[in-house]
Amino acid sequence: MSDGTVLVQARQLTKRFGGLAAVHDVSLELWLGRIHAVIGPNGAGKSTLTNLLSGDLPPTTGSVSLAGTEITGRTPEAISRAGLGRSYQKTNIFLPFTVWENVRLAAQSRAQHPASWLRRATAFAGTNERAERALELAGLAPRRDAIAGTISHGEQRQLEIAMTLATAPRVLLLDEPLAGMGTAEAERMVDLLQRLKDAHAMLLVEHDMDAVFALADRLTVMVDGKVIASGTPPEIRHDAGVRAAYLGEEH
Ligand SMILES: Nc1ncnc2c1ncn2[C@@H]1O[C@H](COP(=O)(O)OP(=O)(O)OP(=O)(O)O)[C@@H](O)[C@H]1O
Repeated sequence: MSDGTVLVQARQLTKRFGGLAAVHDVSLELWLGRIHAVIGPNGAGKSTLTNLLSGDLPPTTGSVSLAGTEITGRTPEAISRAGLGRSYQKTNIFLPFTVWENVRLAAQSRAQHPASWLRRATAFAGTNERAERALELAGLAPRRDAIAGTISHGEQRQLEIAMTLATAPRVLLLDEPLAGMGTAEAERMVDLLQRLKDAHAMLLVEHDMDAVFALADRLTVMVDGKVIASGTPPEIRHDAGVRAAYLGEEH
């Protein structure tokens, strides 16, 4: 697989909750080696969109394909096995366990399943090797023996990403990875995401606009469930509709 490969294609996704269209007619593509950020004010539909891609919610209408294979309606577990990894806003970490034990458990959770061709070569490695690699990639190797409940908030977010990486995904859906971080922690996370970019297709939902504009190759702007603009960072920065609806004048 080379750079320029479309790994995820979402077509005309709509999700209704009763009378509310939380996501309305949204289409997007995630490319290997690129970060696609989705931004928008609270309630815009970003988390719902992520849930539609990961299989945590079924769409009302529309479809999602992963490397050309239709995955609409599959379970999150099946989609994860097919190579799509997701981190959640709420942490999945077992706080009394060490950093290493958490990553190892995440690696093990996928160990029983047949690997799909889409997953990274490391998916074929043993559980320990995958966990080691994920720990290393996430920059947490020096903290492997620390109890997860005692590490900093930023390190817990890194751990969350290490746990996602331990499943050896090709696609990463990251829901607010910088939430609650101080400046130094946020900078570390931006560096980490930059390092992960080449080997993954990445969807980034994030409120930190400095990080978004530093990282994203492409942005989709949502308001009230609808896409109001989609384009490169300079295009979005200069879009009058986006400035009026969301960004303000600082970008
Ligand atoms: N399970 C649900 N049932 C009913 N309404 C929901 C459900 N999940 C989300 N919504 C509504 O859908 C809309 C979009 O919510 P969503 O959480 O996707 O927005 P968001 O852009 O992720 O917001 P935030 O930035 O605050 O996380 C909101 O009006 C929300 O109240």
